[in-house]
Amino acid sequence: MPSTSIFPVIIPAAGIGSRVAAATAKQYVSIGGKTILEHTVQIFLSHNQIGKIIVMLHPEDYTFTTLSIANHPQVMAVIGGCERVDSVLQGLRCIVNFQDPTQFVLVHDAARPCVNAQDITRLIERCTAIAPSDNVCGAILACPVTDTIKKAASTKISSGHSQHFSIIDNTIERSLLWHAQTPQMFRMNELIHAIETGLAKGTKLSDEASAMENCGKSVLLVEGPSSNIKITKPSDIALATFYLSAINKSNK
Ligand SMILES: Nc1ccn([C@@H]2O[C@H](COP(=O)(O)OP(=O)(O)OP(=O)(O)O)[C@@H](O)[C@H]2O)c(=O)n1
Ligand SMILES: C[C@](O)(CO)[C@H](O)COP(=O)(O)O
Repeated sequence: MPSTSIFPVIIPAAGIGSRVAAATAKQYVSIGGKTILEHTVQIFLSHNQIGKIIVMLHPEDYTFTTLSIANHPQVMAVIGGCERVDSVLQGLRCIVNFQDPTQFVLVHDAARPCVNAQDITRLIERCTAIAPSDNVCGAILACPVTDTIKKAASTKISSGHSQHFSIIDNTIERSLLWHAQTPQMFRMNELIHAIETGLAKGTKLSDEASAMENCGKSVLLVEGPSSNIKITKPSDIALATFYLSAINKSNK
């Protein structure tokens, strides 16, 4: 398949951002005069291999329609579900009504506004270059772990008040560990099947790749930069502000 094909992207933005605990849901926190969701959607609007952008919204989202991106012809808003995986599934079920279900779709968190266009292009190139004989069903951006990683064990220390502490059980070999990022790219019909199968079994699915893994499929890791952070904690807002201003400067 030529890498100039056009792919839809689902942007899950139906969360409430409880861990950031801002005055608004985190996707509506403003950085440099634009909401986090606008930064994220804008990257995909500017990318020449992206077609429809399906933004998954919380049922009580009254902010999205006030943004100018809401009126863009490529952008479509759909109500999401209780968990991220439910929102992604709703988005997929919506796209297959108007796109070939055997085609690839990208899924990218609204909460990752610092992804850059070159990495999206690389992911698409690597994913569409997979041959059927490779037995790999799709690809995700991910970043190799660079820190020393400890596995914790819980212990009860009974000096004074009885309390639980974490102590080190062992040190994990890091050379095979990667941080999963988004975008993640799979064929729509295969992803729907994998998610539905996982949900039916009650498996926790924190990303699309885990649904595929649980179906016994192989997923390609495409190395992305550590700057593609997910805004999860309050301190991530300052980090995203730094990365977004660096991206804006390099685009000038
Ligand atoms: N029911 C949900 C929950 C999450 N998301 C989206 O999935 C992405 C990644 O999830 P996370 O960072 O966990 O976001 P929140 O659920 O909003 O955060 P928290 O867990 O702190 O409440 C976010 O863009 C979020 O809006 C979604 O579309 N639907
Ligand atoms: C998909 C994801 O962004 C990969 O890092 C992540 O799994 C989504 O949310 P989580 O709350 O960090 O699991």
